[in-house]
Parts: sequence; C-alpha cells; structure tokens
Amino acid sequence: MKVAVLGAAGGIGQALALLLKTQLPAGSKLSLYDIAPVTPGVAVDLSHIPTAVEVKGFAGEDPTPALEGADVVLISAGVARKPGMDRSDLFNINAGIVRNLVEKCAATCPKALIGIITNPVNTTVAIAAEVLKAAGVYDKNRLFGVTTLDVIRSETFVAEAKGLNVADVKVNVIGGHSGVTILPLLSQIEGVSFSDEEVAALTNRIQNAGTEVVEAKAGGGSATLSMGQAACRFGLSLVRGLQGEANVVECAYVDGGSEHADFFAQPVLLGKQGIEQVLAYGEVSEFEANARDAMLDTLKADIALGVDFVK
Ligand SMILES: NC(=O)C1=CN([C@@H]2O[C@H](COP(=O)(O)OP(=O)(O)OC[C@H]3O[C@@H](n4cnc5c(N)ncnc54)[C@H](O)[C@@H]3O)[C@@H](O)[C@H]2O)C=CC1
Ligand SMILES: O=C([O-])CC(=O)C(=O)O
Repeated sequence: MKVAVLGAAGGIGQALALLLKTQLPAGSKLSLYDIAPVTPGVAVDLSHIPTAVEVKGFAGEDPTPALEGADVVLISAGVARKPGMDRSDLFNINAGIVRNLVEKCAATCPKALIGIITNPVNTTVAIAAEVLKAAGVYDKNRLFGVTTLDVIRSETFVAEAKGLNVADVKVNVIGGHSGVTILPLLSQIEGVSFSDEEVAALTNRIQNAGTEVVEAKAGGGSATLSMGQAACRFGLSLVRGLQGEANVVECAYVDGGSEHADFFAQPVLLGKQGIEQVLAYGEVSEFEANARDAMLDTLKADIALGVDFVK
C-alpha cells in the first residue's frame, strides 16, 4: 500500500507523516511531497524510525514522482488561517493549489483514493471533483473531504463534559467543515443525555474549535497536531478498507447522493473501491434538524464557488 502526503513539510504534513510512519501496516510505502526544499530531509529524518514502512521525500514544482503508484493521496498543501480570518479567506490561494495537485493525481494515479484536508474543505473538495471530471477519471467513491477532526473534537469534548472514557464515545458529525456547517449529532450518543443549554454550548464549541486553536496559536497557524492525528486515523481507515477489512466506517464529506447538498459529510462504509456504501446518518433531534436545514444555503454556496472556479 502506498500513501502519498502532499504538503508534507507543513505543520499537518509532518505530524501526519510521523504518525503514518509508525502506524501504517508493515510493507507500506510513504511518499512525501511539498514545494519546500526541506521535504527530502523530512523523509530522511523519518526513515531512521525503525518501522517496516519505506519513506521517500520529494520537493520542487512537480509532485508526479511522489504520486506514481499511490493508492491513497492525502492533501494538506496550502495556507492556514491566522486570527481574524475565516476558512473562506483561504480560498484565493488554496483553490489553485488544490486544482493543480489534483490535476497531477488525475494524470498519475487516477484510481487513488484522495483525501482533501486543505481548507476551505467545503469548496476544495468540489474543486477536486470538477478537476477529476474534466480529466475523465472522476469516481465519487474515491474522493473525500477529511472532516475527522470534527469527529475527534466532538468525542473529546463530550467525554470531558460528561466524565466518560473517551474511547467509548462515538459521535457522527454531518454537513461540512466550517462554522454552522459542522453539525455533531449529540442526540445519538448512547448512555448520555444533555440539557438544551449543554447541546447549544457543545455544538457551538465544536463548530468554533478551529478558531479556538487559531486564536491560541496567536498568528502561528491553525490546528496541526490534532489534525495530523485526525488525518492519520482517516488515512489508516482508507487503507484498512482497501485491504478488505470489514466494517470500517468514518464520517467524511463526500458526493454521496445526499438529499441535502451535492457534497455532505456523513458516515460511509469503506472498502476495496473506496466508499462501499454511504450510510444513513440516522435519527436527529429537532435542534439538529433545524441546524441541518439552516446550514444548507451556506454549504451549497461553498460548493458552487468550487464548481465555478474550475468551470
Ligand atoms: N480539514 C481540516 O479539518 C483541517 C484543515 N486544515 C488546513 O490544512 C492546510 C494546511 O495546514 P498546515 O499544515 O497547518 O499549513 P502549513 O503552512 O504548516 O503547511 C502547508 C504546507 O503546504 C505547502 N505547500 C504550499 N503550496 C504547495 C504546493 N503547491 N504543493 C505542495 N505543497 C505546497 C507549504 O510549503 C507548507 O509546507 C490549511 O489549508 C489548513 O486550513 C487545517 C486544520 C484542519
Ligand atoms: O480552523 C482552521 O482554520 C483549521 C481547521 O479547519 C480546523 O482546525 O478545524
């Protein structure tokens, strides 16, 4: 199994690469690419860790050598937020970066599963889909917006608030990956109940958790370490699905035939071809149904921005 990380010299990329070096199955290959000249050095550094995962690093303008034979491509290349910025403020720079990198994926590894981390995810995934369509290689079951950070944040915050073992807390997060489009389905969590005030406060914290990190880092970037962990969890799930493991389920932002929008984050069953089955997200509370319906104009506008950018 070969996993490529594009943006591998960045804050997320390096954390993700470290976790993949130590957690990918034995015999895997890890391919690191970034425009930053340090990237081959990041690979040399990681290569001294004694695991049976081969690491290679590539820098420069062309990601092609890193993408050859890739089964999974995780893209975190681009710029991150500073205080006062919204994720949509990243569009001007990151849209072009994602478009160019996905063009290279289409040409070099058209069957790879592609996970987009680069913000604004609601829009960059739509850009990736249009690029793949234009190249004639689009398969909706192989493209994912990585929303796992919203899931792990929800699990962490709920466990903290309710004094639970975090390993036992599972939360579906649906919608998209910014502000009001992030909707944790707290009503579904087994064995806990929340007051209306708790639901409102927890939902708000999860929706604004990215900003919480951006402000705490005070100009030094956004979430990198927790995102590295989230992307590693998601990337390993893609690999486990590809290897034929049963019952691998993750929430992700996908073109899954949702009644709500062309792309919508919801649980998907992963398999040898990427998405094996898009799963229903289940019963929701009245609060959640209202929040879901209220986000749709924002989400659809974010998607349209990406489609228009490519067309
Ligand atoms: N999906 C999610 O939940 C999350 C997404 N993000 C997003 O991930 C992205 C990366 O964040 P960080 O790693 O913190 O940023 P960073 O600035 O630390 O790293 C970005 C890396 O991308 C590289 N890069 C820029 N243009 C490139 C290109 N054309 N080809 C290859 N590499 C290129 C840079 O050299 C840099 O090493 C941002 O857009 C951020 O908003 C961040 C946190 C969570
Ligand atoms: O908030 C940001 O800019 C980075 C991000 O997507 C997150 O931490 O969820």
